Order: sequence, then C-alpha cells, then structure tokens
Amino acid sequence: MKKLIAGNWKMNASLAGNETLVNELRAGIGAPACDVAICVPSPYFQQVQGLLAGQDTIVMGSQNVSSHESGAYTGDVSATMLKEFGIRYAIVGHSERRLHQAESDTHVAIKAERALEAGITPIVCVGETLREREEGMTEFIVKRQLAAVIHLVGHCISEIVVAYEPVWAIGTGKTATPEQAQEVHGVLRTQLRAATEHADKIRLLYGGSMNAGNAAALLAQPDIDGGLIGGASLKAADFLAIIAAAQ
Ligand SMILES: O=C[C@H](O)COP(=O)(O)O
Repeated sequence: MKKLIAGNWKMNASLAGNETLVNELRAGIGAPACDVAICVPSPYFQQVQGLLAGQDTIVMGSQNVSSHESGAYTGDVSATMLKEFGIRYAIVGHSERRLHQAESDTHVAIKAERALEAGITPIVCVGETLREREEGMTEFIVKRQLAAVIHLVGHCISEIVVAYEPVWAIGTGKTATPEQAQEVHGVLRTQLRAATEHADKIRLLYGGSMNAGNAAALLAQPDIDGGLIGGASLKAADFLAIIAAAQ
C-alpha cells in the first residue's frame, strides 16, 4: 500500500518559520511515492492552507480534535471547524496528550469517531512507556488502547490510521529497532484483522525518533506503512529525506 509520512510539528511554529519550511518542502518534494501530511498547530491552519494552495502533494493535518461537536467547550476545536480549513488528518491520543491532558482510551476513541464523522482521517496513536515495556506490558497496553477505538467506531475502523509510538522513543533519540517496531506492528495488524476484513489496507505508522538515517530500515518492515515524525519534520531537508526513503 502507499505509505504515509506525516509530520507532527507539535508546539513548534511561527508565521515566518512556517513560511520558510513549507516553501522549502514544496520546492523539494517533487512527486513522492508516498502520501505526505504536516500536522500543524491550529492558529496556523489558515496560513499553512494558503502556503499549500495550488498543490495536493502535501496535505494538512491537526494535532488534536475535540470530542464534542459544538457548544460550550472553551478552548476546544471541533472536527467540523478543522474541516473548514481543509484538514485531512487529525492526530488523536498522542502520548503527550494522554500524559499532560489525561486523555483516556475512551476519550481518544470518541475523538477518533468525531473526526471520522467529519470526513477526517484520525491518526490514532498507541504506545507503551519504558516502564510498561520493561514489565512486559507492551502488547497489553497497545491492544487496550486500540481496542477502545475498534469498539467505538465499529466497521469504520478500516478508515483510520494507527501510529505506534513507543513513549520511550519519542524525542529521545532512542529509536525502536526495526525488529522491535515490526513486532508491535504485527500485533496491531493481527488485532485489526480480527475486527475487519480490510485490516491489510489500514496504514500502521511508526513514530519515535525516526530520522533520515533510520527511516529506510524501519519503513522496509512488512507492517510499517509510514511514519509519524516529530523533530525531523521541522527541517525540510530531514523531512524530505524521510519522504524519499518511503518508496
Ligand atoms: O508525533 C510524533 C512523535 O511523537 C515522534 O516525535 P519525534 O520524532 O520527535 O521522536
């Protein structure tokens, strides 16, 4: 299947920096073999939508979506609002939000459902902490996190993207080995096969210190269908090198 390389800028952006980065990406991207998305902070949706105008090679995603549809939810941004700015993907359940905003598996699943209802593809993040890995809990944790989404969205599960992001590998420079990542991706694929006959079409991304040097080996694994890239998505040359590795 066509791989997906998605950049997650996290809380790193500025009007001037975005313009430079997007223009450099546009100039260097050519005709990639994979799909490409950049998930930007919401205040910059309109700016980045304008910077991406006139091409459809790079699409825009959000880093979150409200679990509510509309109304008195101060600070929330709804899926229908995202849609108005051309958002195609919404990251849900990133470990940084599970940790800092105490998002539960159920909360994450509702967010995935809201995105799907609006025609936005949720990128559902799952992953274990270092302690959970050391305690042999990895499989239990990722399956529990994904099960909540499968349970809520039912047959629409075939429309999601899953990102396996071991928490201990995020922003640390400690990448999971291709074998470690594949092992967990295999577990997730098996779980999805039990839920839908379309499991082999669901893209399973790896995220966690993926960079220009390790991307090719990770992306060569049979169940790694792309990457969710943090730090390396902030420099055009690095992000473009990962995109080039996704053949
Ligand atoms: O969403 C992206 C992941 O958290 C990975 O971040 P990183 O590439 O900086 O480790």
